[in-house]
Amino acid sequence: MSNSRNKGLAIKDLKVEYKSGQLALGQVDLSLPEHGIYTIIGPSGSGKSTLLRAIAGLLPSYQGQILFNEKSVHEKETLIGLVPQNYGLLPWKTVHDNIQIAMKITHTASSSKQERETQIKQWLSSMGISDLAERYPLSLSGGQQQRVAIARAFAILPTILLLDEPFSALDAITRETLQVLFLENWMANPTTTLFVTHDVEEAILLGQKIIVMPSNKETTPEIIDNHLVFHMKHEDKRDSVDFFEQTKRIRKVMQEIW
Ligand SMILES: Nc1ncnc2c1ncn2[C@@H]1O[C@H](COP(=O)(O)OP(=O)(O)OP(=O)(O)O)[C@@H](O)[C@H]1O
Repeated sequence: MSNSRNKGLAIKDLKVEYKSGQLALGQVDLSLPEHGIYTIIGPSGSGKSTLLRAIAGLLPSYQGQILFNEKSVHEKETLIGLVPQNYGLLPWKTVHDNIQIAMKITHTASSSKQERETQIKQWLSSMGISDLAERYPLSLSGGQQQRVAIARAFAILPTILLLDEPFSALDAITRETLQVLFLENWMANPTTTLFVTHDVEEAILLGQKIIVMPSNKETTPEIIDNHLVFHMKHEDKRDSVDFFEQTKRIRKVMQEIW
């Protein structure tokens, strides 16, 4: 019988080889509770995107098991929202229609048009992009496209949310603003979330645990608890002793396994 310990995402003995026969992702064993958010950092090529792709069902094959609440993650009832590195927006659809079509495909949209429009407005407003609704993705800056992609991912109310460096290529201030917006949205809709970043500070600011991927595919990832920092008020995190200590701890692990 299922109990709360088995709830959430369970990744067991996951290994991925692409056609070339080269190992893209070494052995990953990981469990993430329902309503948990973990961040992932790792050197380039360590398999972070491959891990997200395997969970999202975008790989033709892998070894091991990926389960959500003890069932294959690829069952219909598990809805996965992915924000890929290139945002994945449809260039021929407006911002509004990008969100609307995702809601339609995933059957998240309410039956009434008015309710659906209210939901779209709410998601656009929550990411601070209400004024961009009728624009096309290619007319937007990278940061604006990232906001749209995140609004769309939240709007489908996914069971699992996967984000692949969603705030890369943003200036430091915009990045900090988006981190706060993202966390507020996540707190209001705490879906099971994996968030890949190259930024150690971002990993500490956003994750309940931090997964540090090794460069050697034969070594298993290091998983670092981050509850102390996670539960602080966001504005207090950066200046806290715990944040400083955590940064030191993670840098040490990086030196050992990168
Ligand atoms: N489609 C593919 N075919 C063959 N090999 C691939 C493919 N995609 C990725 N790889 C290889 O798999 C390994 C892991 O790649 P992946 O993109 O998952 O790394 P990453 O940690 O996300 O890197 P980055 O931080 O640079 O985005 C790399 O060695 C990469 O060259």
